[in-house]
Amino acid sequence: MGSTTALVGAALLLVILHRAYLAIYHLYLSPLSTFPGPKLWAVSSIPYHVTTIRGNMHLRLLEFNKRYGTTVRISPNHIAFTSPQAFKDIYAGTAKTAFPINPTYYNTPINDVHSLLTAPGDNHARQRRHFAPSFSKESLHAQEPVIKRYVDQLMHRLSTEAQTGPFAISDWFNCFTFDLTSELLFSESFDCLSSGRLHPWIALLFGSVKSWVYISAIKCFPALDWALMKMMPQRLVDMQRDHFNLSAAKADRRIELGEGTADLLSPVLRDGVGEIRGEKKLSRDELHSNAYIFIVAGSETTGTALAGITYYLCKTPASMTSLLSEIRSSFASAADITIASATRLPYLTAVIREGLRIYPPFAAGNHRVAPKGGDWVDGHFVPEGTHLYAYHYALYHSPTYFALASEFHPERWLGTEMRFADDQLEGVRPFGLGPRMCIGQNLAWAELRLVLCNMLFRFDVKLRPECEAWIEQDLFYVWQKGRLMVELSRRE
Ligand code: HEM
Repeated sequence: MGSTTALVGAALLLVILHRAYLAIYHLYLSPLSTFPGPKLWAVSSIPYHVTTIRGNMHLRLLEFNKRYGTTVRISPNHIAFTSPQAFKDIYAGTAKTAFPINPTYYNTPINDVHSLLTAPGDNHARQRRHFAPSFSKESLHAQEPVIKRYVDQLMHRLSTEAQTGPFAISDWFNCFTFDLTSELLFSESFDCLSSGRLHPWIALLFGSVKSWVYISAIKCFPALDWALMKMMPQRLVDMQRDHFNLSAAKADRRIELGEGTADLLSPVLRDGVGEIRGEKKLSRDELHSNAYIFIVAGSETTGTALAGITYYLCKTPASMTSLLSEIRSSFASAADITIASATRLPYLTAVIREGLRIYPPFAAGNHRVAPKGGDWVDGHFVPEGTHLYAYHYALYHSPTYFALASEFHPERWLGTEMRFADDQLEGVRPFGLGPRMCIGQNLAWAELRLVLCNMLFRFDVKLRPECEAWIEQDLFYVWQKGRLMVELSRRE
């Protein structure tokens, strides 16, 4: 008995000594010890994970930036950067020179086959070559009639809802983006706009967002990985599987339709889909993985941007007035609104840019890892293997780079006001930068322009008082946004 107690005591002492050594190492000896940041966060990754799981990393980072500057150590092996130069150094360049993605934070789809979003290096470049023609300007132009059909359906819905009083416009924006993304890719809709309710798949998706953060946190503790995954509620595991299966089934039905159907997947299917992957063909499994990613990445983001921009316009009457005047004086009828004609409206473009700055749909950082031999980021040498990111929200809200950073001013993009002359606008990259930058950004711009133009051509929009503070949201990779309630009145 005595010897067992002594053994347990010795083991405990060893653990304590080891933890003490690690703390001293991280604080004073590690190559990252010269980076500023809170001491507790430098010795353990737990504060970082707890903050992320609570959904307020974006706010903590703003505080840290005030206290420590634009480069902050937020974990023993993780640096957060908040400067335009860091964005360029980390993400820009070619597939060979940009920093590689950090697999720890990207959850591989449940079939264990990489999608565009999670694939490393050459695999990513190969998949990107397959998908690039689908998202070119020409391809988008060919799909304009489909996009307009869904915009019209959305307008019809808004018109009906407007007659019955206040309603959640954010729900309808989501219906629109999910229906359209699915139609453009798979030639079949989710039928949310026609049925008048969010497809259960989408409702479940919004319910499972928090689990993505949880899984990423678990993956950072490889020793406990297996046990922690076992503790994950079965409901979340089932949800993930159902999500994946539904999008895979959509992809299978689309493959059956063949290449004759002209949608965004036609260029990909022209080469055929192989059972194994190859330079010339994507495999069926790869198409399954990408189907899921495209639906989520293409729909949630644009729906969020529409809601955010509508909110800020309602909260900023001067901007709303300028935009209404531009749109209503530019078109004799809604039929004149096209992607090309809407692209010619400078104030609308400024409103969208400002909306994506102040409320970026992807607001956190895109995780990367320092390459072999290490590299320089914004004047700091970062050793090989260091986890790092440049954080969208903290950069875009930094008074160092933007005058009146937390206020909505489309004028900063027009170059007409001296007070915004020093703004670092080239630092605003809501679609990312470099070889992994958003493949769907042309489509997103077209959707944002057409919906905002059509909506404000037809309706006056008023925010409901209960949504005055709608913007105060938690962030779990994507914003945990509440329903945005508005009143719409049809223009005479
Ligand atoms: C306002 C709307 C959107 C925003 C703000 C946005 C933002 C982003 C960002 C920041 C990335 C880079 C991720 C990284 O560097 O790791 C990205 C990648 C991606 N986006 Fe978007 N996105 C939007 C709309 C869309 C649309 C409409 C689609 C397609 C239908 C789409 C599909 C994708 C895909 C597939 C990737 C991965 C690209 C790759 O790794 O090569 N996104 N998006």
